[in-house]
Amino acid sequence: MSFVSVRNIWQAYGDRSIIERVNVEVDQGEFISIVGASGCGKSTFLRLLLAQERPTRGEISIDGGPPAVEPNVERGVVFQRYSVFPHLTVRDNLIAGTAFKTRFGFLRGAARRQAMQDADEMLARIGLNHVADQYPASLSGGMQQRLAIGQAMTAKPRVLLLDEPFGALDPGTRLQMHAFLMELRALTNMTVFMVTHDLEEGFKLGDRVLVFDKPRWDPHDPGLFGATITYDFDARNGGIPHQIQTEDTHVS
Ligand SMILES: Nc1ncnc2c1ncn2[C@@H]1O[C@H](COP(=O)(O)OP(=O)(O)OP(=O)(O)O)[C@@H](O)[C@H]1O
Repeated sequence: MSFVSVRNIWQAYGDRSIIERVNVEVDQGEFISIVGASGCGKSTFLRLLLAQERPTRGEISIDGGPPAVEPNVERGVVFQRYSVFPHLTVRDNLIAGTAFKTRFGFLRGAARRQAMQDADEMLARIGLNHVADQYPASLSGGMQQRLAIGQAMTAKPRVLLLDEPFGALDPGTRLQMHAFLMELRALTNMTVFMVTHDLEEGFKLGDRVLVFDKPRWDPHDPGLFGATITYDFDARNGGIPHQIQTEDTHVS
């Protein structure tokens, strides 16, 4: 059985269908890039994986069970911006990543000492030990995103969800972040879902690239049909296209 199994997911808000008939099986350790037109439901799909929302129809399982509703226990998440706590120092942001794992969200005694040690190891890994006592506002965009990824990873999630994590960065910093993310991945067996608007980035980092699109489209009622996965590219072998959704049901 696949590590992440998404079976016939539909999501609608009111009478607006956002995604429909989404099926995908993902192995542990796979890196899945997600691309698609703006507003086609990519972030909605991530929220469903994160169990922030329940699908209108269909089922998701992670390691054989439904996704847990507590944050950060099994899934870390990084958004394009605002993923870190501005009122905490860099080190305390990483400790907060571990504290999420506890029932009440805070640590004391030996657990806190262990969390501080883990935070210092992560600071070294993400190259931020020299700014451990600074606040996020004093860091560059690339450093803030490294911190956000480090924070999501201190909880040792088995699934990492990245929603356009490098979208706000300049091209040079973006390349550095690619190298950083690939290094981190080589050290863990995390399963990653990353939404990106950058196809090149999707193919470079992903083992697979999923394309979300609307195969059914009613020009008189654009909200009638939702998007689904129309392509599942194997990016490991040069991206040979494998079209899984072929029907052309444009309504005129
Ligand atoms: N909670 C909600 N209630 C109502 N509509 C919503 C809600 N969340 C998202 N939507 C709508 O669902 C659609 C899909 O949004 P979503 O953010 O998932 O798209 P996206 O593909 O990630 O877009 P982008 O690439 O621009 O970030 C949008 O039209 C959005 O307005």
